[in-house]
Amino acid sequence: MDLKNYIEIVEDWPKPGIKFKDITPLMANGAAYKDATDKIVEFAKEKEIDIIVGPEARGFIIGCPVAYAMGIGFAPVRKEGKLPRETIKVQYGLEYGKDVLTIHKDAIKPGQRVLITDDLLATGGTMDATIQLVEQLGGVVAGLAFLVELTYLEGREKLEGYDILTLMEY
Ligand SMILES: O=P(O)(O)OC[C@H]1O[C@H](OP(=O)(O)OP(=O)(O)O)[C@H](O)[C@@H]1O
Ligand SMILES: Nc1ncnc2[nH]cnc12
Repeated sequence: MDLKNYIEIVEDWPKPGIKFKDITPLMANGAAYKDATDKIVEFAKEKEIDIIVGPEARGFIIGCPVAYAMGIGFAPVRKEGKLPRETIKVQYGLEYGKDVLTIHKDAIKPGQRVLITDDLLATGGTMDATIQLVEQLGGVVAGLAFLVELTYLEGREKLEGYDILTLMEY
């Protein structure tokens, strides 16, 4: 299945010069969403993952069906001020701005093998920050999975040493 048929490219959104890769047509198509999820599940099984972590908001869309299919848990990473209990936090840069990400302090048990999921790898800032949060809690980042990689932004270079699955490249 060619998943690129289900990605819409929106020029100059949310800012001039950005070619936004809209994954909502993929999510809206049951067969495409299942195909993408199944491919990530296969990768996660090879890595003997204990728990999935995904950053708000689109990381949830990718990670939660994988966690459900594997019968394992999902821990959300959220923007500052959204998680109700004790958190740790890290600041990061984006293709179009900067922000702070947080995770509950008890979300990951030391030694747990973690797969981090997101829809898209751009500069790698979000994933780098999410990795820092997981590792600060003692988690082992066993893999990173994305639907889309923007190779021209070289985010992969920021994530050297980690095992990365991407289903589509632009
Ligand atoms: O590799 P990077 O340069 O960090 O960019 C990729 C991130 O940017 C987008 O999220 P965004 O922060 O726009 O949040 P959203 O998922 O809540 O829309 C996307 O879903 C990734 O998480
Ligand atoms: N070009 C892009 N398309 C969709 N999501 C993004 N997140 C960061 N850059 C993006």
